[in-house]
Order: sequence, then structure tokens, then C-alpha cells
Amino acid sequence: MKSSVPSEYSEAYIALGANLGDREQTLTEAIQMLGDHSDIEIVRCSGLYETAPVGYIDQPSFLNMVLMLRTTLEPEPLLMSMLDVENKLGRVRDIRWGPRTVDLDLLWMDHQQLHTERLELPHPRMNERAFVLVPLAEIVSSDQHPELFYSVQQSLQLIEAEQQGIHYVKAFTMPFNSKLK
Ligand SMILES: Nc1ncnc2c1ncn2[C@@H]1O[C@H](COP(=O)(O)OP(=O)(O)OP(=O)(O)O)[C@@H](O)[C@H]1O
Ligand SMILES: Nc1nc2c(c(=O)[nH]1)N=C(CO)CN2
Repeated sequence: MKSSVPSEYSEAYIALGANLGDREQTLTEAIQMLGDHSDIEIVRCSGLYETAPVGYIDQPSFLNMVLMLRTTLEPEPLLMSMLDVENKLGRVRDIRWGPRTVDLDLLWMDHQQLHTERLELPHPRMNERAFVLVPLAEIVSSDQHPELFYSVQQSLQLIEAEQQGIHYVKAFTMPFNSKLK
């Protein structure tokens, strides 16, 4: 299906995580819901990674991945669409960094730096998280986003030890008839 996103669009990377319920199904639904938004085109998805919980460790392991999208939305409306997807998939916010059905974090958007009440860009903790950097490194192209590519490579070297808890599970494939092939 032809992209509904016109030429003047932004490119962004979103990190997804889930550690409650049918994690893979929830991540698939989250990506489908984002892709169904007329102003968003999902361009590329990393594989799925089984990751040990970080921060609040008394919880089940996560499935994590990262995707790249194109959008005509501005950063805050994109964040609102992401929060809407989380709510529709039943996310309950109780313990900070605790278990969740799904979590969507906006990592990076067209080199923009933003610090508003609702949104910080780039994500302030992305460079210290192997569960973000490892899938992100899988899909960031040094041709398209060289600054981000080299920053991710450098951060990965700095947190080498942390990568022990990250295990590649499989490639991520959308179900048949979705726009993302
Ligand atoms: N780059 C960003 N991506 C997603 N949410 C952000 C971002 N910057 C600020 N926020 C704000 O953070 C709020 C809390 O997000 P959430 O509860 O998902 O945090 P978390 O994912 O548990 O922790 P962390 O932010 O460390 O990943 C969101 O409602 C959103 O307004
Ligand atoms: N492995 C892993 N650990 C986490 C994750 C996550 O997505 N994966 N998200 C958190 C809050 O954003 C806190 N800890």
C-alpha cells in the first residue's frame, strides 16, 4: 500500500518493551496500531530480544525491540499517539520501571533536542540501556543517520558488561495483510 506520509516527514526510532501477558502478541498489536495511524509509516523493525529486567529487577524478563518510522506528526503528537497505544493495550502505571503489558519510548527524532514537561528528546536513558542499544544498533544505518549510528556504537562499547542479559530471539515479522512486510 502506498505510504500515506508525504515527502516532508520526520524519521524517528521507538523502543518497545513488554513483560506481562503474551508479550510478542502485544508488541505486534502495538506496531500494527502505530502503523494504522494515517500519519505514521513503519519503515524497519529490529528482531525480538529476551532481556533481563533492569532498574526494578523483581519482575519477569522483557521482550524488547526497536523500530524506525516516518511521520508527519510533530514530536509531542507522536508521543500522544504512543501513549494512546499503551492505554488501548491496557498498560497500568503503578511501580516505576515495574512490570508492564507494553512500553513505548521515543528514542530519537530527526536530531531534535527537546525538553518539555511531557517529552525529552533524545530519550535521556537510551545510551545506558543495552536492551535499547542492541536492537537499535541492528537497524540504525550509518548512511542514513551517521551521528546516531556512531553514538550507539560508542555507547555499546561503554556498557559492554550489561549486554550479558540480552539474547536475540528471532526476527520480527508482522502477520500477513499488514502494511509492513
Ligand atoms: N522520550 C520519551 N519517550 C517516552 N516517554 C517520555 C519521553 N520523554 C518523556 N516521557 C514521559 O515519560 C512519562 C512516563 O513514561 P513511562 O512511565 O513509560 O516511563 P518508563 O518507560 O517506565 O521509564 P523510562 O522513561 O526510564 O523508560 C510519559 O508519560 C511521557 O510523558
Ligand atoms: N530489560 C528491560 N528492563 C527494563 C525495561 C525494559 O524495557 N527492558 N524498561 C524499564 C522501564 O522503561 C525498566 N527496565
